[in-house]
Amino acid sequence: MIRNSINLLTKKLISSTSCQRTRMRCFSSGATNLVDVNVNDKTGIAVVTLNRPPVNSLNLELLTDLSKTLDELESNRSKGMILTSSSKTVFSAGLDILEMYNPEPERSKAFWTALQDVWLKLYGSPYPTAAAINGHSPAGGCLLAICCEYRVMVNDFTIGLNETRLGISAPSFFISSFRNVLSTREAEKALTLGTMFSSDEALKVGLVDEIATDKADSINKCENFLLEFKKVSSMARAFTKQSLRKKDLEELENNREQDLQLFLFAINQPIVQKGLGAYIQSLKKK
Ligand SMILES: CC/C=C\C/C=C\C/C=C\C/C=C/C(=O)SCCNC(=O)CCNC(=O)[C@H](O)C(C)(C)COP(=O)(O)OP(=O)(O)OC[C@H]1O[C@@H](n2cnc3c(N)ncnc32)[C@H](O)[C@@H]1OP(=O)(O)O
Repeated sequence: MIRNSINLLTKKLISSTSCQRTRMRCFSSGATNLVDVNVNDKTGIAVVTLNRPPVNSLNLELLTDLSKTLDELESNRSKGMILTSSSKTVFSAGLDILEMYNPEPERSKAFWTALQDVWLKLYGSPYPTAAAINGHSPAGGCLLAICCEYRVMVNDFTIGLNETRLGISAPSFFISSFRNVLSTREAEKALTLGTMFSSDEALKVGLVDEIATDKADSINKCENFLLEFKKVSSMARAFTKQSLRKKDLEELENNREQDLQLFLFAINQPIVQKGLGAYIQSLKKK
């Protein structure tokens, strides 16, 4: 018992010493630790790292961890969040296709509800948000990035909502957050074609705000954006952001059950299952 307490104390001391060195506070989001959080004590900005190898595909557990992290940031009155990934080549591969293939009813409900929760919390967060996109970012990965207010993308990767290429439609809250960033014309073209943009194309069309040379550069650029808000009242800032996004947020808030039922209906269609099965095989054959 005593030895356990000493071990615990030693672990705490070691972890607080390594965090002090970089003036960071570290906390993890919960039981499964698929999200790491480092808060810079000087700026109050949290770097939130998706950590579900190999490709950060968003399954129920990762979404649940991310959702808890967003709650913690809000209750700690975070000064800002930078979302990034622990992978060297993938920001997030989007929704975990295995959550939608041969779905188990209760789990698919929990999965979609967790995704709705994450979207509502991230898109509507009172604190400022930026995405350091340090790898490919298709579909649900792109969704996380476009929920943020600013995007910095490392060169040589791709981003976009490619759902139509999988034989499915992007859900309405994916579309509303895409339209918050792109013109309706550009959004319609990209969504119907399922376009994956290169970093340069994404910059040109306005899907990302800056290009970075590497992950450190992307985090630095996100931090510079977030630090601009030091000059602005956080209450006025949050109110303005939430007013601009209010219609989109209410649309999902008021139709969560309908959105869930539409998702369950869609993924249970034999033609969708066939398409998802073929897509999984094509990924495995690569
Ligand atoms: C209300 C709704 C109404 C109607 C619509 C209904 C349904 C619509 C619902 C939701 C919309 C869907 C949103 C999505 O996000 S779907 C996911 C789309 N994602 C993709 O298309 C990306 C696929 N992946 C890739 O292109 C590449 O993996 C990537 C470029 C990201 C990385 O390439 P890399 O060469 O580095 O890795 P791989 O060898 O390809 O992959 C490694 C490993 O990981 C597996 N993998 C990849 N992506 C996924 C994924 N999204 N889900 C699950 N698993 C994935 C891949 O198969 C490999 O596995 P293994 O061979 O076993 O190692």
